[in-house]
Amino acid sequence: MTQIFDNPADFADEALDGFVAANRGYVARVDGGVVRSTEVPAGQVALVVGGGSGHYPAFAGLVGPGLATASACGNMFASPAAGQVYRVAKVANAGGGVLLSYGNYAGDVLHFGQAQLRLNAEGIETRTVLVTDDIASAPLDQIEKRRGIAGDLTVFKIAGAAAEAGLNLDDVERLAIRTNYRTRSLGVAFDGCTLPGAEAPLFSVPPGHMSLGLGIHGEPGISDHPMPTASELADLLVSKLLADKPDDAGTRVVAIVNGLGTVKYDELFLLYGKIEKLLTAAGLTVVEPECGELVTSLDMSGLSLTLLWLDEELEQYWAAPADTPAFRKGNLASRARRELAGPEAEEAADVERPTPAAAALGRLAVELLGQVRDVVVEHEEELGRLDAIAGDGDHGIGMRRGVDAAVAAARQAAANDGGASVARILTVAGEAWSERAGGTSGALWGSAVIAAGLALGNRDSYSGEDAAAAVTAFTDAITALGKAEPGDKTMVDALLPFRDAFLTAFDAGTPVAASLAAAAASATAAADRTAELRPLKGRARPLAEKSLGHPDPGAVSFALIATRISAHISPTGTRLVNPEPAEQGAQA
Ligand SMILES: Nc1ncnc2c1ncn2[C@@H]1O[C@H](COP(=O)(O)OP(=O)(O)O)[C@@H](O)[C@H]1O
Ligand SMILES: O=C(COP(=O)(O)O)[C@@H](O)CO
Repeated sequence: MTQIFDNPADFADEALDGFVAANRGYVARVDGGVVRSTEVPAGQVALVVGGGSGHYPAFAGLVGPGLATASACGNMFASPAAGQVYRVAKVANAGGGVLLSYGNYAGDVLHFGQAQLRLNAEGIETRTVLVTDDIASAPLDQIEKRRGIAGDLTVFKIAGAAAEAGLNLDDVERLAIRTNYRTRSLGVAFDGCTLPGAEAPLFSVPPGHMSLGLGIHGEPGISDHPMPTASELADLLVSKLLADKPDDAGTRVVAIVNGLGTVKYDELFLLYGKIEKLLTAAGLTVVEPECGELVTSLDMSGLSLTLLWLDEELEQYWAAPADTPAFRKGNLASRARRELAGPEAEEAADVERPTPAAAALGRLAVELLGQVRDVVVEHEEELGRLDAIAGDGDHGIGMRRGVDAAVAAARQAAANDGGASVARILTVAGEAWSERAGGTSGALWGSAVIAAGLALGNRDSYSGEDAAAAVTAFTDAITALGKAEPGDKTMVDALLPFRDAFLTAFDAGTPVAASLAAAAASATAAADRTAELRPLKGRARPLAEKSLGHPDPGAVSFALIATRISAHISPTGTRLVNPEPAEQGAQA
């Protein structure tokens, strides 16, 4: 149970503040995460790592000379937002380019990916290496689909050491890729973990059993097994990892026994001893192993074994010194403290002159966002429970965080003299949604809300055609960014039927409000049908069997929101296309 907090919603931020206070010689707080507080030699490649909070020492604890330059820190088990990654990387950049490295999770991929585009567009050369070490999450021939667990450490360590040695971005990237392809991990859990403020763990393991192939965000394991002895456990982990070794494996390996939260060090050491004997018996030489808590999952009772198959070059960088709050190796000359520039002032937004029609539609957008928040709050727990079946249980929390921020930002924009256009209202709302929620749904909802706003623009009048364009833009933003196909078991399986039903009804001459009602009904039925699907995208993919029989949480939340918006609009449907006070445009 995670029990030390004032307000669960502030847990990640306050924990990070305290971590920085306790480690000022290593790290400084910046908007979005932490960076080294010591000098970074000019021209050195900046290794920017990151992910959700709740995994300490990943990721902030691994910032320091010889390892990461900075870490973007998201909320509990939710990726940092694109803006956070961008701001952290800007501060970390020392003129040698940026390597972004993080575990392969949909939310991280979306947000870090957007930050990379922005950094490159500004002339800061930025590359990405995903960590995909978890052998339980996909077969070897689909290694790129595997998720990242304790193998984060080997990839970050070798990339960080290469950057410290002055290698250029091409070489640091090359070594990080090679390390990832030669790293394999497998984890087991004896009990689940509990998000701060939650009453129950995200999953539990039947008494006397162990769950094999767990995730590090409270995703349950792939299968449950009777609790083995330590020797049997060592044998299981070693044999499964050896069966998955790379083609050009060699005989020298790094072994990492990683505690996930509540397994005692004595137990980890006991297991490590047995693992090392098995590796030696298999003809392998274990090089500079690690045994301790390196990538955790709150208070999860569990552990993992990681093997990195070394070659000469990787061994050199694995053995190189590093000095971070949580990982120290060898000796590094001490570094001077550096003065960090404060965050760059945001450029003042252009002052817009909203048309009366766009301002009236903007007011309606604020009202509708309030409705969206209400329905998310009403269903927050249910969405969390649904997400915990095969995911990380944070869908309700994430949606709530996003929509709360969106409503606040929209209200603030609308409070300007003369109000704000619907384009501006939805743009600030979408930005705030993505920034505050992080995670997969934060990125997708944020960009979709912005896209709908841009489609509506700041016009003199609005017609039903504009509503249809907004529905299309909202849908296209999600499919373009998330790249999910129908049948992948994502929110797209409710979104596409929604769009199609809306456009079919509208094109046949049905008024906007009634088209919306038909679309919401179609989304609800489609969300229910996702229970029959196996997830092919997102967090739930490795746990396809567990997900069968339960609808996709993102599809369900989308359908709930569509239904609420439609119900709110129906009685006043004309306001959609004929907003007061401008009595112009087509009738709904
Ligand atoms: N590539 C994708 N495209 C569209 N929706 C997706 C995609 N991947 C996941 N999702 C949706 O995101 C939902 C989970 O959202 P959230 O809990 O925020 O994500 P995370 O898994 O990052 O914690 C899933 O139920 C699914 O509907
Ligand atoms: O939680 C993490 C990211 O997951 P998403 O939910 O996909 O945002 C992070 O801890 C893994 O690095």
